Amino acid sequence: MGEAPAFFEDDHLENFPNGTLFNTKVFETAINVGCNKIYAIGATEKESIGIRIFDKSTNEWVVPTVLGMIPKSSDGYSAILVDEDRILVVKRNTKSDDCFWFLEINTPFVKEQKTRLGTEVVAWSKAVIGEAKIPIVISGPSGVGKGTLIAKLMDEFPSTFGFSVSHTTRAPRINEHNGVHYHFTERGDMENDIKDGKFLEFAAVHGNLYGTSVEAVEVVTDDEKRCILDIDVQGARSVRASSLEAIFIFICPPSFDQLEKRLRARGTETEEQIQKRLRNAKAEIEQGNSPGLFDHILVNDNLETCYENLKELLGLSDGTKTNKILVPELVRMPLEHTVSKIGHKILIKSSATDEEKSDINMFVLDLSSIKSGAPGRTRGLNIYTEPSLNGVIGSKMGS
Ligand SMILES: Nc1nc2c(ncn2[C@@H]2O[C@H](COP(=O)(O)OP(=O)(O)O)[C@@H](O)[C@H]2O)c(=O)[nH]1
Ligand SMILES: Nc1ncnc2c1ncn2[C@@H]1O[C@H](COP(=O)(O)OP(=O)(O)O)[C@@H](O)[C@H]1O
Repeated sequence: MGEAPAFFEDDHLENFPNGTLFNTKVFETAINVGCNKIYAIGATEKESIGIRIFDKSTNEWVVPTVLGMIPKSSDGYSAILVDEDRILVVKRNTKSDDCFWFLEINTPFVKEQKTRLGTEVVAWSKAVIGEAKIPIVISGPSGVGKGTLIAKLMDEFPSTFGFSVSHTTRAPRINEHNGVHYHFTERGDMENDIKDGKFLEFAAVHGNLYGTSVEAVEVVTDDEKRCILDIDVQGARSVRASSLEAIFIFICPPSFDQLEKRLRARGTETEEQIQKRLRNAKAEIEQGNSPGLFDHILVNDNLETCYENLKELLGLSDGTKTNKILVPELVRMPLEHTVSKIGHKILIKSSATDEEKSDINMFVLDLSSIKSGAPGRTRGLNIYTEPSLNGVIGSKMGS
C-alpha cells in the first residue's frame, strides 16, 4: 500500500487513463491508497490546494467534498502516506508553522462524513508542532455546578484554560453574553452549519439544540490554552466516538434534593423548565455512571472540596499556576526535497544543489506523539534537524 510521492512528469500520464487534468501540470503529487484509489494533490484551486481522487475500479476522477480549513497553495507539495487513515502533505518553501498538513482520507471522522454525505470526503488537518493539550469535557445534570467549577478554574488559571463557547438555540439568560457564554443562534442557521460539517458534536437538550463547533475548540487551542467543554452526556458520547482525544469528567450531585435546591436557588428557569431539567437529570446521572463513558466522576457536595479534587485530577494541585509553552523555532522547508518514512519518523531531505545548501539538509518529523485535535488540527508533531554530514541529531524543537 502507498508509494513514494512523485512529481508529475509527462511520462507519468500513462498511469492516468483520463490524464487531461495532469497535462496542465496542475497536480504535483499523487499517492496510491489501497488497490483502487489515487489521491492527486495540487493547485487546481488558485489560492488553495486542490484534491482529486482517481478511482481505478471505475476509471473515473472524483471531486471529493473537502472538509476543514484548506491550506493555502505554495510553491509545490510533496506527500507521503502515513497510515491507512492519512496522507502527510509538506508545502515546499514554507515555514514550519504552515508547512505540514494531514489529508485525512479514512479517519473515523471522515468515514462518518462519507456515510452522512454519500460522497467521497477528505478532511484537512493542520499539523501543529509541540505539546498537545488534551481538552477537558465536563458533563453533569443541570444545576450540579459545572459552570461554577469551570468559572473557578478559569479564574485561577486564566492563561491555562479557555472555554469552548457552544452554539445554542435557547434564549440568553439575563447575565449571559453572546459569544462569551454561548453563541446564541437561530435553529435554521445552526441546522445549516451542522449540515456543512461545522460541528464537532451537537445534541437536543431540554428542548433546545446545543453544539460545539470545530472553530470553538480551535480558537482556544490556537491560543495555546487547554480547552474546556461544558456539554451534556449525549455530546460527551459523540466526542468519545470522534477523533478528538479528551478527558471526560462527570459531575454528580450529592443528592437529588440538593440538585433541585440548587436549580431553584439559581433562579434562572421557569417552573416548567425546572421540572424538565429534573426529569432529564435522572437519565443523565444514570448514563454518567455507566461504565466506559467518563474517566472520572466527581461529587459536588462541598464546592471547595470538589474544586480541589478537580484540580488534583488535572494535575494542578502543586501550586503551578502557569503552563509552560514551548514555542518552537520556525524553520523553512527546502524548495527541493525528498520525503521518506521509517516507522513513526518522516525524513525530509533537501535535494538542493551544493551552492543552495544550508547547514541543515535533513529534517526528521516524529509522529509518535501526534494527537488528533478537533477535526482541523493534529497536534504533538515533533521536528528535529539533522545535518546529514555527521549524522548527529541537532536541535530539537517542540516538546
Ligand atoms: N451536547 C452539547 N451539550 C451542551 C453544549 N453546550 C451546553 N450543553 C449542555 O446543555 C445543557 C443545558 O445547558 P444550559 O442551558 O446552559 O443550562 P444549565 O446546564 O442548567 O446551566 C447542559 O447539560 C450543558 O452541559 C454543547 O455544545 N453540546
Ligand atoms: N457545591 C455547591 N453547593 C451549593 N451550591 C452550589 C454548589 N455548586 C454550585 N452551586 C450553585 O448551584 C447553582 C447551579 O450551579 P451552576 O454552576 O449554574 O450549574 P450547572 O452549570 O451545572 O447548571 C448555582 O447557583 C451555584 O452557585
